[in-house]
Amino acid sequence: MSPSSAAPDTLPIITIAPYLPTLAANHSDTDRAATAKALHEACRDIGFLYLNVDGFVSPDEMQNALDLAREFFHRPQEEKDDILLTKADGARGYQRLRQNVTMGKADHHEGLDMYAPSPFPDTPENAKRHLGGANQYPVNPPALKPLLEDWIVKMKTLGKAVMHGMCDGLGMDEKEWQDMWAINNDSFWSMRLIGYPALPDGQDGISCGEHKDYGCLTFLHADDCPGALQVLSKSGAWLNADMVRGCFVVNIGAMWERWTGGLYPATLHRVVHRSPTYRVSIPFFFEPNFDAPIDLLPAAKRKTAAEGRKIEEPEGKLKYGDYLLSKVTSNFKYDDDEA
Ligand SMILES: N=C(N)NCCCC[C@H](N)C(=O)O
Ligand SMILES: O=C(O)CCC(=O)C(=O)O
Ligand SMILES: [Fe+2]
Repeated sequence: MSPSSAAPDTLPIITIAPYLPTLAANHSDTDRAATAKALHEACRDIGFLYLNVDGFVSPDEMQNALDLAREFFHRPQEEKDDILLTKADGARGYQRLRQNVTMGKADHHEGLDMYAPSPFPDTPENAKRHLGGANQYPVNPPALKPLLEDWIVKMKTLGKAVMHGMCDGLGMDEKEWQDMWAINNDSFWSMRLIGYPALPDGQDGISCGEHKDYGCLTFLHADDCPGALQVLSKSGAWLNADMVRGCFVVNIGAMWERWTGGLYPATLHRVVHRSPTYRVSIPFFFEPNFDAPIDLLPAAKRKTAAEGRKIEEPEGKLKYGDYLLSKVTSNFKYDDDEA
């Protein structure tokens, strides 16, 4: 089977099986090389792709995740407010409709954010500091928390597989891959459940404003609502990234853009959900370690030169956690939380 084929809306479909520990035995080195090459081309040319996860995440699991997340959003407002992000560290927890802000504008969605365990020492002061607290999981529906816990384990495995495929695709040797993995092996992952009511009639609003994701890789699973998720192509046109059965939508975050000096762009995307259904999405963000330094990769320099492209030297020094904190502290409107 060819590892990459055209999807109706032009994002490639790539199978990750050759890089997954439980499925790799059925695949040859040629399959692995083909996946690595397809990842390289997709990351370079659009920064978005469909990842086929057949045999790793079952269709039932995928449907169940959306159904349980939807049940949570349909619980009474007071119950959701019990886990507002202001009740923890201002970052972990539930956000009301329009509490998220992108480019100065309220987003027409509600959400629940979770992160890897606190990167700071466990003191009472740190528990109130952004990202220093503990996750707040919904009590209802009871099956949601265990499902999310399983999901996190699986997405971390998927993250390692795609990172390895990308590093091969970039032409890293084994030592370079080991060094790269050493700054990603304790991923400061995050996960959101997002609920999108339809945009109010006639409103020229936006469900989630255009943005780049922050870290390495996003694994997005969502209800199939044609036209809702849109991706900015290099030609300047917004492409629809509609869901494909058995696949995650995967995109590159800002850290990959910096690691590769722009060879792998973190592509702008947005959500405009106009149809009357309530749309649910579950992005999982596979990120570098909290204190990972993000510097230009020699492999990216070689590859960029080999392909006759121009490199953008990243400015200054950057650690992933500092970048994330700068985003988290400006993402929410807190003033009406306790109204
Ligand atoms: N971790 C990620 N990517 N979350 C996406 C948040 C949507 C954009 C955000 N309000 C912003 O302005 O960045
Ligand atoms: O809901 C979606 O389809 C995308 C959400 C998104 O881009 C994000 O949370 O970063
Ligand atoms: Fe995003």
